[in-house]
Amino acid sequence: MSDRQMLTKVYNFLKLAEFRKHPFFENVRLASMMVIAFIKRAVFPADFTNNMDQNASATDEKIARPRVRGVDLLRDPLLNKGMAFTLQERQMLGVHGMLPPRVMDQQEQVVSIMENFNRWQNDLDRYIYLMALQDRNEKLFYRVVSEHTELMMPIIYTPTVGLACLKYGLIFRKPRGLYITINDKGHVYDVICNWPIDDVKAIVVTDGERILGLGDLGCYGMGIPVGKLSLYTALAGIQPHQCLPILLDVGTNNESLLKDPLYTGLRMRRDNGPQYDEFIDEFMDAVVKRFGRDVLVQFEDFGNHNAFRFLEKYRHDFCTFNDDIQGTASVAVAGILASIKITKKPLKDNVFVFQGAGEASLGIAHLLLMAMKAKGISEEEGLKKIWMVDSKGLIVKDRPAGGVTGHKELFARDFKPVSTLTEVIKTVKPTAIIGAAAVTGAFTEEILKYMAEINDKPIIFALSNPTSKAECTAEQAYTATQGRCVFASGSPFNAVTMNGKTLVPGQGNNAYIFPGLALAIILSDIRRVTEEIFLKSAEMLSEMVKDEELAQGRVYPPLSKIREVSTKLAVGLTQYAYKNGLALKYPEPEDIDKSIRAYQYSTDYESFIPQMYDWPAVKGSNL
Ligand SMILES: O=C([O-])CC(=O)C(=O)O
Ligand SMILES: [Mg+2]
Repeated sequence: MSDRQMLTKVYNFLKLAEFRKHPFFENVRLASMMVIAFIKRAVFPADFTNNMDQNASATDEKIARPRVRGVDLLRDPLLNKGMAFTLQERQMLGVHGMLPPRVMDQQEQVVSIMENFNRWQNDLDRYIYLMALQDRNEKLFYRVVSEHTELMMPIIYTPTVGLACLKYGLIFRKPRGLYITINDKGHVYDVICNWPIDDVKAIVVTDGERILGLGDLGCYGMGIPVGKLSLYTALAGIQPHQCLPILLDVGTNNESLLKDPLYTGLRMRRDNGPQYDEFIDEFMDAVVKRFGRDVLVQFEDFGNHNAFRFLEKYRHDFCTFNDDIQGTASVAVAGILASIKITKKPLKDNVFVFQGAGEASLGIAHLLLMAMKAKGISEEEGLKKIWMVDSKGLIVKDRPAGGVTGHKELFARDFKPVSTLTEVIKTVKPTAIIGAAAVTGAFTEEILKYMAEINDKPIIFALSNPTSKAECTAEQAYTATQGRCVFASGSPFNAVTMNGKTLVPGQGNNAYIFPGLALAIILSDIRRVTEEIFLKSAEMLSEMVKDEELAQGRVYPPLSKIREVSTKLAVGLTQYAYKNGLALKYPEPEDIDKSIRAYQYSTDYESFIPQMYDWPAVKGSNL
């Protein structure tokens, strides 16, 4: 052992000895402190002792300071560590004897969770199992989700979350989030005040009218804000206590729910009169009053009409965005930008047909137009490349019944009416077709084969969720196009092997955007979420796809990297926000990457053993 190692040992021993309560150490405490001071100042160069201290603190566990103890600790998912409480902690905190004797570390707990997870035979049971874990031990839940993201995302999020919403009453175990009903109108702030945590930074809210592609699920829609916010933490590391899922119950028009004896929401038809708007206004004011002007409100799965209206109404005065319009647009445009690297056809040479003209399609079309303009294509030229089909056929200027209104107007073409998607595609001869209207199987074999006939590498995006609503499956798309298409879907599909080549479909889901975006908004205090932010996000995401991934047909980074992608997106957006005067947090961090990573939620358990110390002996004091 070298002298230096020897002295390090003595140093560490004495440092520990300082805090020992044995009378021997009590007696030598002063002496040992003097020796420590001597070693520090006289023997070691300053940088060496500094390093030693730094290393010690880097490996030291973080110490939690719970205000609760005893059985309450085991019942609080933010604090509970289950069998990972050490023997000392169990005794100090009054839970000794209330846990099986064995002490496990977190990694052993993960193994046990995975064994249990794999025992379940279907995804809904796996969902219920994971939600129960989230309700009893949050750190362990996020550790499992972070370590097994590819396996867990389809369970806690799309598509299984859709199934869970359909059965939300039946699988209800423990409430999560806040339910505010139209009957609470006039008292919305009071209800929000019941939420026990002040430090809320992000809310995901739905009124349940259009849950994924499943339609009106009323109060059962709560699964969506819960799932989205789980990804805030799992993918972007946003602190879970800062997230609040909210369901606004204004009734439902879903007949089977109204008749369902187990339905857990208000048994009444949707209130869509003026009081509905007043209620949403009151809600927006109440969240700001309770949590501050900087609280982020993500609108999710509202009906078409309301989604657009509320976005326009609130985007200028609140920190808000609509994930189905803007988040989906951003991820789809990212996919298109990556696709044209595969097809080698510049954006200006592409023609897009949209199946559907709802939130997602119109959002994508608008952002696509912006992306074209950013590449020097005029609006007039850009509009000529976009064709939209809704339930009445091609959207044309002189449509007979009712004409074309609202956001569709911009995209109405000066063209003869064409009634079916197949006819439109045969007339327009697009390079890309994008489906987002929850019409299962809308991309028929005939359409897919035709796309392969007129294009070397057709772009096929079947974005509707969940899987059961997809316009076609990955396998159908690859088979009909002899593996030549660039395919992306909203819900996950497995890779397909054709002629010895593995084709990997991209998951064009807004999950690649909203967690990282929310992280940037929260940390740099962005108050107005502009359209440019979504274009910037799309560009950055498309740049994150590596050449070898493009070669496999991927237009998004692999799901296994989505956590790193979200962090990088947050870093890039934060830089962008500071540069463009959108970030209000002052001062700008010197190292944005470092400050974001320092904030992020850690799934490591904290120690509950306080660091003991003595008061210094004061001459003349008898304390
Ligand atoms: O939740 C998802 O998977 C994507 C989304 O926002 C939707 O389909 O409404
Ligand atoms: Mg949605």
